[in-house]
Amino acid sequence: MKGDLFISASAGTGKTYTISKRYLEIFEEAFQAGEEISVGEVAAITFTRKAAGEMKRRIVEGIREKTDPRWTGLLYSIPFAWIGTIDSFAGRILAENGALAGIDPGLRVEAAAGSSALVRRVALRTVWENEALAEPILRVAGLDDLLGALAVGVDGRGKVIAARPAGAVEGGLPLVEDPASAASLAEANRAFLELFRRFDGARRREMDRLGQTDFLGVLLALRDLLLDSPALRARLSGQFRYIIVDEFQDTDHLQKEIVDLLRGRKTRVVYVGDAKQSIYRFRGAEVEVFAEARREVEAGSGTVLELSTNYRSHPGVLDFANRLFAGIFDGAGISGGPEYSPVIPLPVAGKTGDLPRARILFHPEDEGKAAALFIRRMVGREFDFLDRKEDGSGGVNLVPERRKVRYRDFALLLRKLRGGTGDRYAKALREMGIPCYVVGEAGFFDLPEVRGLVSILKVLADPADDLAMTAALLSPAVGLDLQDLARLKARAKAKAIAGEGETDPEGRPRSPPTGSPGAPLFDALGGIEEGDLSPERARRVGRLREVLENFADRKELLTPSAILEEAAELLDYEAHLALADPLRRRTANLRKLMDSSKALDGAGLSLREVIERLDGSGLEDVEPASVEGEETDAVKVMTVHKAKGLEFPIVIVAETSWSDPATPPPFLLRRGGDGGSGPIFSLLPEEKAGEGTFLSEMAEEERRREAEEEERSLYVAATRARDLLAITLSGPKRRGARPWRDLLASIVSGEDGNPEVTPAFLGVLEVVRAADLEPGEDGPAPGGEGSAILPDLTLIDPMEVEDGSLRISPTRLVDPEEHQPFRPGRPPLASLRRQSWR
Ligand SMILES: Nc1ncnc2c1ncn2[C@@H]1O[C@H](COP(=O)(O)OP(=O)(O)OP(=O)(O)O)[C@@H](O)[C@H]1O
Repeated sequence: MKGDLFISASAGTGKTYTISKRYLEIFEEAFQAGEEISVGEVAAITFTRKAAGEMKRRIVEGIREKTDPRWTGLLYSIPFAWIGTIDSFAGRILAENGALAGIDPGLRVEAAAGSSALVRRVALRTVWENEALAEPILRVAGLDDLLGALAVGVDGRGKVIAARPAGAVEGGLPLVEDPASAASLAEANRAFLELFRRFDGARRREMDRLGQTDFLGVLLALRDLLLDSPALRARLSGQFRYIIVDEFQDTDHLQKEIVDLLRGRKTRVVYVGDAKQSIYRFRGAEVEVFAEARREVEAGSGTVLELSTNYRSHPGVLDFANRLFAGIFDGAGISGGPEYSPVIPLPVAGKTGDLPRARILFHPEDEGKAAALFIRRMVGREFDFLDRKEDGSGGVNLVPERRKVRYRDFALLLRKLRGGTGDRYAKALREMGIPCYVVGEAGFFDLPEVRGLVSILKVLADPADDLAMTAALLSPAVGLDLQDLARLKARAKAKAIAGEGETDPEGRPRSPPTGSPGAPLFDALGGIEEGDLSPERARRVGRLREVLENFADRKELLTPSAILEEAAELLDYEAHLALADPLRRRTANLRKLMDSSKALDGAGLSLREVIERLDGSGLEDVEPASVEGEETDAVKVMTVHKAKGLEFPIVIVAETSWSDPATPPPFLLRRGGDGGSGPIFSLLPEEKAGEGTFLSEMAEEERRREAEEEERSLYVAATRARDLLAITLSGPKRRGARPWRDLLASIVSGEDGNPEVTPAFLGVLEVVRAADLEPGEDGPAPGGEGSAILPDLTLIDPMEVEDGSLRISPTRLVDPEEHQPFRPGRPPLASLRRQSWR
């Protein structure tokens, strides 16, 4: 290969497969030419750690097939290979060379701008410590919106710092029609920018204190190091012969700049991606960078490769996808959107039934129900799945494999899990006896159930730590909301003024710290009055107070795990969590926290040190407790983002009528392409702006960009299916429904009551109506008799393991006749069984 390589190809065409192969070919070519080559000379940058792991696995498999001893040497050096995400890549270079720039080699790189727990904590503190600044903002927006906007600001990669304050007039257009609003908006904007500056400073200091840097921080540090140190740059750019970047459509200018700085005269860069799959705009991805790289490669002596054979999906799935997406991607659009070229299926050796391979699952109101009925109908039936087999002459065929459908063949993909959408679908499935689990998004220490208990420990260590108290009160341990909290804060303020509450729980006199807006929240706990909180919440606050008092004078005598155990027990935490947690995921996480804290017991750490450890500094990677694994026979519910790069036999794209109550956002944030034009925050709801104003124009552009992102997310979702693709649909379009629904308008008509496949999709798409899947009054549902186990994962029971502790087993399904595990609010067994077996 000469020059750079640009591989642009649709989903399922073997991009990831090709890169792993390419990696091996690089060594093969060098070995054959008798050249020395080491893993240090080839960098492969992947998008997620999971993808890096998968790539290493494939490479190791490839090497094992070789017999030449030079490959054995390579095998042993694979652990040192440069295969990983861009931030781990940058982190490694900094760790190895950072001393030059005075960078701490022990620096920990966090995936995000600090954990979201950290961001939220610092945001809250900033707002409270800067009440005067926050006030004009809170006059036009809610506290939640403000906290959200601060967080969005850091997700926007800090560019906000360079923002110019939005005045009343911008670019010749008025900001809003009404001058009074314009004035208050301008004031709020100015205040917000200052508040953000303080917040971002505090966030950086907090991360520094914890020895962390963030994703952006590490990339900026590397770029600056390369710019400031020509010697290092010369050495590194001589080091890499190849730089391969996967998922390049989700990159941004800064990452491209780093690749450019690292390349030497002899370096070849391989860009791989699919502009149709760029779905990380919210995190700063700039799909335009992909197009620019392509132009660069074309203009140089490089090669542009388009892959068009799809190795993933049944021809029937592809036939449908080709028609749908040819209509959606037309090469137009504001970001110079991609054009669709149809993919070609692999040949199928033999005949497959079960056509067509694309289905619309229709229910007049409830998409969850449509999905559940369909899954129930399918499971246990014989179905033609496809396997890939080499055809003997270097090609690959799809070979039918007839077998029964299992729950784990299904992945149900949602645009967002936010706002309980995931739980809503899980509930719809479970109500029909379908085992399922929601693949989580948050890191372990961000989980509310975990954060709650750790915060309680913090309050114990320092009762005046209002932030920890806030987190504890908002966590499921107590369950207050922001309004409750505001009332408590008002009480604390009143107490401070009245001069009460001068002692802390240990009897020491205490006055509110200077500049603090009131007495610590702790003091307010005892002074709650009727009407402040609902009786249940007041009761739980009372419990928390008892717990804190109970430990006040014993905390140094107990081990941290003993405190956690006892606190959980006093709060009746496990049972409380179990109420809304039929899968016992939360309780499993609680156990995991207990186990981690036990591991720290022997280390002789102080309570504060234990808290630092448990607070998640550097532990963000910890996964939530795994209640189930890939092998569990259950339907997976997950977001499109989580499903990226993955594939499943049967995919149900659900919540197509999803609407987002948070849109239009009260905060409008615009990021300039390469930092040129700074972002502008608007704190007024967009509808107040009026037509022809600057704000409304910005909103319109934002909407168009969002709409394009929606097209791409639908594409990613639909292209995960191997054997069957189903899309749910419900009645008439709702207000505020997002673009997915419109994008599907070309495939069915008359969806309000009786949807029909449009002529263009006849033969490749079938409408499955929920009404036809509802079991009749008598007799079992068709296909239902096939399932061999009682299909209800809610019956999973903790199981005792050798050390006497209770664990949750992924596979242990309890026989309902013999065993009745504790589950508050569970329906009587008889009705449950009827539901499941009908
Ligand atoms: N040449 C090949 N021979 C056999 N199987 C292949 C080949 N190329 C790809 N595959 C298989 O086809 C599937 C899709 O490949 P891969 O995941 O590499 O595609 P991709 O282009 O990265 O997809 P996406 O963009 O959707 O992530 C995988 O299961 C992969 O193992």
